[in-house]
Amino acid sequence: MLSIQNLTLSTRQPILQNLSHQFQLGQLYLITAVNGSGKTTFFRALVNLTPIDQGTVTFDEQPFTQQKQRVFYYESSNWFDPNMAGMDYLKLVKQLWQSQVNIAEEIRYWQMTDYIKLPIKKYSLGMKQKLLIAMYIISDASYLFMDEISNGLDDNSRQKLLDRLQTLSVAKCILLTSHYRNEIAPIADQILELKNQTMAVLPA
Ligand SMILES: Nc1ncnc2c1ncn2[C@@H]1O[C@H](COP(=O)(O)OP(=O)(O)OP(=O)(O)O)[C@@H](O)[C@H]1O
Repeated sequence: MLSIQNLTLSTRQPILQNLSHQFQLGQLYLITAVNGSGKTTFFRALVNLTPIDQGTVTFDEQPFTQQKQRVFYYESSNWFDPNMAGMDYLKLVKQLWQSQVNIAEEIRYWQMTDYIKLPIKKYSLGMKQKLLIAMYIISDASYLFMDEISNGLDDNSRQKLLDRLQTLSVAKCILLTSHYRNEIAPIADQILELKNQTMAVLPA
């Protein structure tokens, strides 16, 4: 369980004030909010990429520093090194997260065979996004924090993503932000809205 206790968080503006919430394994959470309200900052705070003002964040009662391998967060496909190949990233994730997931099967599932060995500077937005999704799956981490993961995907790939998320969420705790609430809502166990420095649970 990801447990957040009395979390207060700010950037140049307040993001969260005294938030307490528990996110369970085996559940998929959709977090919605208007632009700039702090979804990405919230994810960064969960994995120590940005300092929190107050409060605690624990993964199965331990701090992130002791549970790193059980968590996967890669903020955006914008951060890929354009000179590396997608395959480099997939191998790196498999090695660092000591995962048993089969890379070749993911490449086939996401139809990346033709380009996975090319440098990422040759990829379209959708191609990069599929690589990012495959990295999440290959990590096999228990806690997956996905920020606007369906951006740039065509209809077929969006459906594949929804199918995989539904399967993955049986055993994992997935927190997913999206501006396309209606698309994700049918597979979400809980919908939260980040607003007024808190997260309110919305009717599913
Ligand atoms: N490194 C930073 N330094 C200062 N302010 C920041 C920093 N990163 C984000 N902010 C500010 O914090 C607020 C929240 O930004 P964040 O990127 O978390 O929002 P978001 O909800 O993910 O937005 P979007 O839906 O547009 O992706 C914004 O006002 C932003 O300008």
